[in-house]
Amino acid sequence: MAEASRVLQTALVSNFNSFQRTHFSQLNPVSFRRNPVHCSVSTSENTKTTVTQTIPWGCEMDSSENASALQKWLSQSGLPPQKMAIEKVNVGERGLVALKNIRKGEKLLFVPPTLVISAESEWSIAEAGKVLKQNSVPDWPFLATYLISEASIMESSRWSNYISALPRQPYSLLYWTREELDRYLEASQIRERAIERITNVVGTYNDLRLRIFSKYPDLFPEEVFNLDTFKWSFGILFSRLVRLPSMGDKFALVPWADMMNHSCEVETFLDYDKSSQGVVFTTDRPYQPGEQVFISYGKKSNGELLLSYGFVPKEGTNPGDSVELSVSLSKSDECYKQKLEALRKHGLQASQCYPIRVTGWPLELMAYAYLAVSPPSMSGQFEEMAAAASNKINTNKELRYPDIEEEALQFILDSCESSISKYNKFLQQSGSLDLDVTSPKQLNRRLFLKQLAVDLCTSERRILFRAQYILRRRLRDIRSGELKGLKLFTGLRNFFK
Ligand SMILES: C[S@@+](CC[C@H](N)C(=O)[O-])C[C@H]1O[C@@H](n2cnc3c(N)ncnc32)[C@H](O)[C@@H]1O
Repeated sequence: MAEASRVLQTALVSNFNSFQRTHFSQLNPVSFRRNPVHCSVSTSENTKTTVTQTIPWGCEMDSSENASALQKWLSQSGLPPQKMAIEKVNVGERGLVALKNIRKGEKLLFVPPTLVISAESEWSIAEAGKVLKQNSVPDWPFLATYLISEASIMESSRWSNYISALPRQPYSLLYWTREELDRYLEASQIRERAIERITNVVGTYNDLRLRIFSKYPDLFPEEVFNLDTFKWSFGILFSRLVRLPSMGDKFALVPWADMMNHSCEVETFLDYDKSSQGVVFTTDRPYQPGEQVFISYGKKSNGELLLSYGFVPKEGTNPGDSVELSVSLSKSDECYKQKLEALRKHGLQASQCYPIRVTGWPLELMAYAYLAVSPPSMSGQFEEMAAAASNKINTNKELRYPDIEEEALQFILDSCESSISKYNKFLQQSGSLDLDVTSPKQLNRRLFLKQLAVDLCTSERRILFRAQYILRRRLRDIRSGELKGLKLFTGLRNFFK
């Protein structure tokens, strides 16, 4: 979970461009009974789809029966006795709860490598795995295909108990329709990230279909390997895949460990422990019997947590929270072309996003603001401003241009205020938003999504309010300092007169 989703952005579609076209000999027909999923959605316009087929495997997010079966199977398959059990919980629906007193600094879990799913895991349908390997499919799409392949053969897969305990519909923005994203997340930049991610998943599936699946329909029938099943498997990877630093940053699904929910108040994460030869984590606080035990999915903003995991922490509880502020060059700026050229040279666009935290904003944003407000007389500095805005210069030295500092701060303040007004609009309207649904199930879903959006927008706006307060105070100080300077100057001039 921690860190894994960030890597996907680069690992997905781009790697497919380097696929080699290979010819294969005829493969043996598959003898497993498969469970088809009929896909009725258009692949090219996925971000606009409203229909998602139900996946025939997995369970409801809160199913404790499937979780008990998983727990039993894991113990029989080599998971050592645990100090925790899967239970229904208040935070995260199902989670691991302490059965005994757990000390701070204690190692827990010890999931052996035989119970870990990675790109090296054995395929029940060996030929399918061989084809993907021959085509050098990167880890994420490889694992997504593996998961579907194992899920589709049900009890014939050694992972069937694990897959049966996975949610049938993971809570992530992958499952929001374009209409829902537009309606509820209009004010937040996370909407763009979700659209980009959905596009990546669709692109990845289409690439696999074109290059591999269509050539081996016996191994990868479309009733099983389609956009709905890929959305599910990517949803599972986004919300459960971990990167194990001590195993050379290997990506893995770790059954049992992935029943642990996230808390912003803990900093401990999963890793492979060479001495005990298992996946463990070390507690950074004590737990009493009955208490839910948490790990950290990484220092993520509330928006990122919603994007990959489908939840928003309670307002003010996430110290790693941030909001993306969008800033743009003014098209009416007489140096627009020159400034844009300087930005492009450093891989930036006319519009950029920078993260704002309660503690402040990055130096890169200030550099961008200097560039945006600088007059033609400063064209000699455009280049260094753009470089600093892109963070390509490996220095933490703050650029300072005292003559235009006030304008630069005002520029950031204006951008914050324009963003705040979008949040205000959404939050004011949210009470009266037409949910526009016909069935009670749909109504529940819409209410749930709306609440998530309200929680996210409230927390993002809160950070912007804080930035607005700091910026206004700084500007007031600069202006009153200037005024004092002016008064002193006039006083001295009068004196000498
Ligand atoms: C790795 S799984 C954890 C196990 C999961 N609760 C289950 O029952 O399968 C991650 C998912 O758990 C839920 N989750 C984790 N931490 C949470 C939290 N702090 N608040 C709400 N939901 C959480 C989210 O649905 C997330 O997508």
